[in-house]
Amino acid sequence: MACETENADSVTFPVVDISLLSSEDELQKLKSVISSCGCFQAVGHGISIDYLDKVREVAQQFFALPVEEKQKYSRASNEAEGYGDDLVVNENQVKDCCYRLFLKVLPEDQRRMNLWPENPADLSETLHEYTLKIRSVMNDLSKAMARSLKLEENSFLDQFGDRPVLEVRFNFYPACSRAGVFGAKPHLDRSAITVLLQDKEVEGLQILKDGMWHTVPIIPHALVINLGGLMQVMTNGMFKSPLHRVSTNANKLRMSIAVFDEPEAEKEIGPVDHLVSHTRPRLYRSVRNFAAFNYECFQKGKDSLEELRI
Ligand SMILES: O=C(O)CCC(=O)C(=O)O
Ligand SMILES: [Fe+2]
Repeated sequence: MACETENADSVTFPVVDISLLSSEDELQKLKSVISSCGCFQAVGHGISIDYLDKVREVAQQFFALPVEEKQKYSRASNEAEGYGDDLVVNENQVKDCCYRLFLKVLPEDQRRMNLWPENPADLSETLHEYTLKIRSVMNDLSKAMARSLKLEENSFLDQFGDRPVLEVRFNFYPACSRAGVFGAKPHLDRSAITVLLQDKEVEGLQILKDGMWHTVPIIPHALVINLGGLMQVMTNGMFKSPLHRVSTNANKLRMSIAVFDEPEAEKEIGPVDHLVSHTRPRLYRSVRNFAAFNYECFQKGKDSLEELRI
């Protein structure tokens, strides 16, 4: 982060039509975008805007419930799953201005249904259905990303095992005018691919590219695709996992819904063999449970990918 500037700037942000990834032109565009910045807006994903609005609506309805109702789903103090505000891990920490509901959705038999809100009544079903749609978008993207590097298309998916994990984080950022506070501090995602549904009206997400923070503009029908640290590891650094953060807004609340993929527990993830050569030596050691490792590094102010560097 040494070279970052404090000015977030809204430049043209890449948009990829993922319905066109069977064409070599769009595939090369995808490759170029994720090799340089690791983040883009996906259109052509096949999920209607009405459906995306429905997902936004159930999330909004949950966050609008009285505090006591939401607290029925509170996470335990040392756990990530459930509802709560920023987890406090050290006494000097400035808490993010954010409430989150974090749930594991897949594999289905690992769901902790006592943490799944019963109100609004259609939240669980919507979440189940939405994440299946997102899983399919992620799988198609993962295959296209592999093809763009001339790899067998299941090269990344195979590493994740037969029972990969899918998690969702509903983020709710109240209006906040405290100086020096973020909605979410700069971080790298734990996933290979994160699919983010942004608020339709309020911007906030910023991506670090070439030492500058760039605001991701709002396109209501698009899904923001953000590569997590695992994709940078698997591609031996060919694709980038961007550092990103969420700014606060003094007047307006904001909401977002992030879906993360993770490998089956205990799977070791490393660079794909075909991407390691004499001219491109192996950059990263293999890692188990990257999510926990990434979080531990984040707490200590370290860059998890630098820590994995050989
Ligand atoms: O709210 C956003 O736009 C981003 C959220 C995020 O980065 C995350 O949940 O990991
Ligand atoms: Fe993130």
